Amino acid sequence: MECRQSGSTGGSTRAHDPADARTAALREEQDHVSGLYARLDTLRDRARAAMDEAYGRGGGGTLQARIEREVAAGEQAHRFTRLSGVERGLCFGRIDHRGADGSPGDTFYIGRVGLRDEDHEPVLIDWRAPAARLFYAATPGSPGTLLRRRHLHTRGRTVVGIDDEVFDLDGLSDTDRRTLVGEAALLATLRRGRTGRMSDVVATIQTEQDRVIRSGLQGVLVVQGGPGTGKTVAALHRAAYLLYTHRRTLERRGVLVVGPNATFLRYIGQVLPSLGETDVVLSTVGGLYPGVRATAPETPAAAVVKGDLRMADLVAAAVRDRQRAPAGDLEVEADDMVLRVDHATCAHLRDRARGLGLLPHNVARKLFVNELLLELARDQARQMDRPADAEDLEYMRASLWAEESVKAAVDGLWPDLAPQRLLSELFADAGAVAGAAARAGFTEEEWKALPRPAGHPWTTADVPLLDEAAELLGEDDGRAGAEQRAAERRRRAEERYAQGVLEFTGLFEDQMMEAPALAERHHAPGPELTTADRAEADRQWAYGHVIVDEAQELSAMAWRMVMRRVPTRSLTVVGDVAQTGSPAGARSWGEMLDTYVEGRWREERLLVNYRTPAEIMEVAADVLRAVAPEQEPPESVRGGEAPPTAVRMTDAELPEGLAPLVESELSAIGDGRLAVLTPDARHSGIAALLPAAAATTPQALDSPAVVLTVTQAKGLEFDAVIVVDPAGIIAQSPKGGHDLYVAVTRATRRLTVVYEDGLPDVLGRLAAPRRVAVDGAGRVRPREPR
Ligand SMILES: Nc1ncnc2c1ncn2[C@@H]1O[C@H](COP(=O)(O)OP(=O)(O)OP(=O)(O)O)[C@@H](O)[C@H]1O
Repeated sequence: MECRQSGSTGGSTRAHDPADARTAALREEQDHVSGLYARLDTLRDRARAAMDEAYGRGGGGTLQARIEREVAAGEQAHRFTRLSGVERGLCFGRIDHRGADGSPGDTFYIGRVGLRDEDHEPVLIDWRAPAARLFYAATPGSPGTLLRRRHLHTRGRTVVGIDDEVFDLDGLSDTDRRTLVGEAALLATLRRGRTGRMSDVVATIQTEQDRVIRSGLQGVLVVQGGPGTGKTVAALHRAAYLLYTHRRTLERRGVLVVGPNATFLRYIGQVLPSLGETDVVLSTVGGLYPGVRATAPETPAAAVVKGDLRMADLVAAAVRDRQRAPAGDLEVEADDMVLRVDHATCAHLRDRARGLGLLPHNVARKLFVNELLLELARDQARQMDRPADAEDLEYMRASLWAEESVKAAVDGLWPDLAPQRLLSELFADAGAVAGAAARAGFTEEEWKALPRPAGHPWTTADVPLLDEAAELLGEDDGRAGAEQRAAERRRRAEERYAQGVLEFTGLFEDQMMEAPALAERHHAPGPELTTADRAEADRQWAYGHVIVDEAQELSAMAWRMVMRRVPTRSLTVVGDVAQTGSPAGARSWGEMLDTYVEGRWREERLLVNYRTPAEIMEVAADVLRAVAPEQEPPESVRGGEAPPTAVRMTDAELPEGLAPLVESELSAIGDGRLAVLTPDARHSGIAALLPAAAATTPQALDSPAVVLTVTQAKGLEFDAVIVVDPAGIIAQSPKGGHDLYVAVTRATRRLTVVYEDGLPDVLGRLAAPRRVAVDGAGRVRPREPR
């Protein structure tokens, strides 16, 4: 059996009054927690002293001495940083095991980091370690060897509360049994006001989430779940878990987290650092091509076409179109002569260069250029009427290449192309688009969405196309790129050397330091580059693991780009196909993933909604039934909030009416955050009515109220949400109904819908709002707690 209790129990106390027992238990836990903090202070002081000592020894000595010193200092610095990051909520749990004969067995305390005492005995278990597993995985039906799981609530270094789940009453002492009262740590956490930044949930991870977090590194794991089921938070804890468990692999190759937009990245940005992990690259799809910032909006029609896998053929066709033979013979003026190469020879040279083992365009160009110059040199020799041996021809070829007219003629036939140039010139030329699109199998109706004026800024949908072009063209990012690659090669060589030193000195076996870190520290001529820095700057970086959040939004072309970043196919794909807003996004996971890992991806489903109260989820479920009847809405864990409401306001009334509505909602939520969600086309108009909430940067999440489009609000949550013009949201795209589903599931406490002409049918329930029955703790109905 399982029973919950709040307050405290104390195994050793003799108290009979529950209040006394609670006080005694709190005191007991406080003593333990104070001991842990004292240990933390000691270890931190030691790390700091050791670091100072290592750096204080000066820069002299042999290379080996310097390396050893760097190893020691680096290790201590890392340790010091890690120990400093776990001050808040150092210890948050305790598990009591049953002993072999049924009597109380071992007790372990669970925390953000593992600590050992002076005798090397563990006094605090890292939440990611196998010994902590039951803290998250035990359920009443399957408690393993646990008698009890206890959550410790701390403020600063003080224990302010205890929350127990007891799995085996018989195994507990009399005192333990008498003091059972219940309050779930989870519900307390969920009731807190939002801050505009996601927090870690390490103390209250649920069993179904724990399965996601601790799933193996290999292969593709899909985490499908409705809004608020903790997909994002579980995926981020998974990143921390994988880095802990597979540190050797992942620290070198890095972990990439892909999110839907910059606001979202800021929203989740503090979770990993709070778990002690900083070496993770966070990026949007639009940010995955180094040097390009995709900012411009895309029309739905163009987004659909650009996201289609046939675009790979279109880009390939566009590259081939830039490998030309002249219409007639090639004629070039150089050295006061008109040099000539006939059409058939030019076409032959082009076909040969194309056919050479599918070399990228810019690499094959070198061959084409050399051969064409040779033909020009031969013609020059012929016209000068002088026999030329190989050496002469070589000389003539080099001097021809110095002629601007020759360069221009060659560029006209086979230009040196950067991806940006290829695509911007392509899209600015409707004829070129038509030709390439026809060969890729697009209809006119489809490709008509692509042409646009020269100089148009990049969109997110362009980025996978740039990546595709970069693959086909070969690296051509000029001197900076070449230098970067040379630096990377140097770094690898240094790493190999450092590995040798570590093995030689025995430090490698002690696992005191990894070769890459040593190589970096030893070299370090300027600011040190972390794995994350290097990975972010390198388009061809192969990550050790990639997590894609809101993955339903990625187009097939975006998947093609992401898959290039992770050749080992070690991925966590997190999303909800019922929330797909992008017209180029996924309708099913197989549709996107089978191309790369057919039948080899595994799926975990999250079914409990931790965000949206039941009153609001009822409304959302109506919307879901209309847009994706095959999908089940997640079950809300919480209720008892104000029923959602609908307010009629004409466009003429909005300027007068919206600001007071925002004010009254803000006062209803106290310190929390509010969002006004609008159709794309009405965003700037509504933002103009609410200047204090109109900021468009990701920092806007810091202010009490913010106006966002539904796309911008993807993945975010707010205490109160005002959805303006639901009919406009539905009508804005073929996926408008899905957008409305996203919009109404962003609120943690209060939802108001502002409409002009009649509520859309799917929101009919708002006409007769009702309360949902909840128990005393705010739970919707009794359910298995884990
Ligand atoms: N185990 C947990 N303990 C405490 N809070 C939790 C837990 N799981 C989820 N939450 C909270 O529930 C909220 C929703 O989580 P999250 O944003 O990860 O959901 P999601 O499934 O990604 O939602 P969406 O699909 O709408 O983006 C967050 O505030 C998160 O902190």
